[in-house]
Amino acid sequence: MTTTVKLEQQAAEGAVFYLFGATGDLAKRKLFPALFSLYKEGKLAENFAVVGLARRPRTDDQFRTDVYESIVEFCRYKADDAALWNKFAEHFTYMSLDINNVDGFRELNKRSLELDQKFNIPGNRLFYLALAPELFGPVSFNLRDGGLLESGGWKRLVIEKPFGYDLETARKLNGQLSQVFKEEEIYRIDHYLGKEMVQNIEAIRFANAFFEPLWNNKHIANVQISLAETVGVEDRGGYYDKSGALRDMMQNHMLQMLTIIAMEPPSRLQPEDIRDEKVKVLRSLRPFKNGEEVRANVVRGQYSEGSLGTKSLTGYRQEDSVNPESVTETYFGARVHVDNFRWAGVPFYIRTGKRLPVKTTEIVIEFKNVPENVLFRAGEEVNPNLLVIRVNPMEGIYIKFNAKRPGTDNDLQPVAMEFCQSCQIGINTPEAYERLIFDAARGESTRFTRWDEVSQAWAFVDEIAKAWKETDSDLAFYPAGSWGPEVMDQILAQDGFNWWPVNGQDEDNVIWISGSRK
Ligand SMILES: NC(=O)C1=CN([C@@H]2O[C@H](COP(=O)(O)OP(=O)(O)OC[C@H]3O[C@@H](n4cnc5c(N)ncnc54)[C@H](OP(=O)(O)O)[C@@H]3O)[C@@H](O)[C@H]2O)C=CC1
Ligand SMILES: O=C1O[C@H](COP(=O)(O)O)[C@@H](O)[C@H](O)[C@H]1O
Repeated sequence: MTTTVKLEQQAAEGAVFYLFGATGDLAKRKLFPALFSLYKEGKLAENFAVVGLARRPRTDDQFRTDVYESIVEFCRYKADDAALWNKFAEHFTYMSLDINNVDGFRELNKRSLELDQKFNIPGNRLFYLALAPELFGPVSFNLRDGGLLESGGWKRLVIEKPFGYDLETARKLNGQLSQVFKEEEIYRIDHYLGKEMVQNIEAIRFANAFFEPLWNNKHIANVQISLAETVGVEDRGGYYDKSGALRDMMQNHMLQMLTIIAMEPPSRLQPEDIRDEKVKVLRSLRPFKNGEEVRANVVRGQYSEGSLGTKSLTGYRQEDSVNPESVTETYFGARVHVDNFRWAGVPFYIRTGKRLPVKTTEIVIEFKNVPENVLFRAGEEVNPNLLVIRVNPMEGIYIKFNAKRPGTDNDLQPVAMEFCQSCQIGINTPEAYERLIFDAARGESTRFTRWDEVSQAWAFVDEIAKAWKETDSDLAFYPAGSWGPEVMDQILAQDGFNWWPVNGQDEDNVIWISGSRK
């Protein structure tokens, strides 16, 4: 008998969605398309309204045109969606507002009451801040002072990263937000938590007798998490040069993936139970005690001129809005340990970088080998078993194991057995932002980061940043289009390991079995 567990997928309750930063890049590329997809799938109740907010003037019609263009460019829009689009567009309105002017918020409150009437909305408010973080505090205060929190329904604040620059600034920001919103009303986005395969990690771990009993230091040799990007800093040089890979990727996406891999099974699949387990992992991370420990375990790199295929690529210091003498890292690699009973002695190798050869996010679990290879190729090493979770952009899972090569010799053949989700379900997989907006609108907070997770992650990362301030002699340059500083490979080699190939590249002799039955 097979069992399918169906997760609750009810439509979100009616609400006014306030999109602060409605003329910005994130709204255009991610938020409008996500809202349209949700509408198309019937996940938005009919009684909703979206108010676009930013300083520049726009009429409602101009705003709807912006939304339409974004959906056509970034969404699965088809010609026969036209009727749906017309209905959807009726819910959109725009108001020019400066965050620093409370009168604008009073006017917004008046309009909101009209929208409640028009769309029969029970006073529910979802404030999405696609804004620079320094505006998060002022918006919250003006929402309160402008009367927007008095409508009687629920209130939720969705905020984008970065949540602070370090622990101190994050605390300050959190202090501001918590003067206005309760912790359970704050939804901190980490878009990696909205990715299908990151959500799948729990299913893989907790729903499979193959893996669950082996998920510990008796059977796992090491864990490798790679988040490689081919892009450089594009037009975000100003932001990135102050942030770097440590704050842009490690503090949030990388540590979040690590916690889900390493956490104990939660007692229930409830938001607080899951987040309790995740924060325990962050608390168990072995802190780097001093600069020497950081330099022995952490690698920072910056891309210099290079090439990818036939394309020549400029160095980071030559990018727009980047200091020509910048020491900001565009590559971060580390060996970290989770000091608890389950993971004692298992290194977690993490790497992320811009201008690497491929765009891919993958998690490799390398299992320990059988104790003695006495039967096959006696005396020789056999390939370890691997479980590979492909997060992005290809989604899927594969396991690598050894089988007997057909013939009279007792020889081994590595086999990779794959479930390629992208090949089978492909384009129908919902986008991360779609899931996260849907979750926020229905009050499901599991895939958002809680304050104790964020602060614990900052505490870990701050130690690294502090050591980096002492000296930048360890900054290694790598040619754009390469795999980053070689010194990271040496860290794995010290432990007798190597990075496993990512992005489906593998040794020639592996037999691939890819699930393609529909
Ligand atoms: N873009 C992306 O892919 C990602 C972005 N983020 C985060 O999302 C947030 C937004 O990013 P992004 O869209 O790229 O930023 P943009 O710079 O493209 O947009 C910023 C928006 O803020 C508005 N704005 C700025 N100042 C004010 C003000 N005083 N009053 C009212 N509105 C204001 C701007 O509109 P106007 O000028 O008309 O006022 C614009 O709509 C940032 O925190 C970023 O770090 C996170 C992950 C990915
Ligand atoms: O948050 C961020 O993530 C993107 C990478 O996200 P992905 O979903 O494309 O893997 C990264 O490019 C950006 O610098 C960072 O701010």
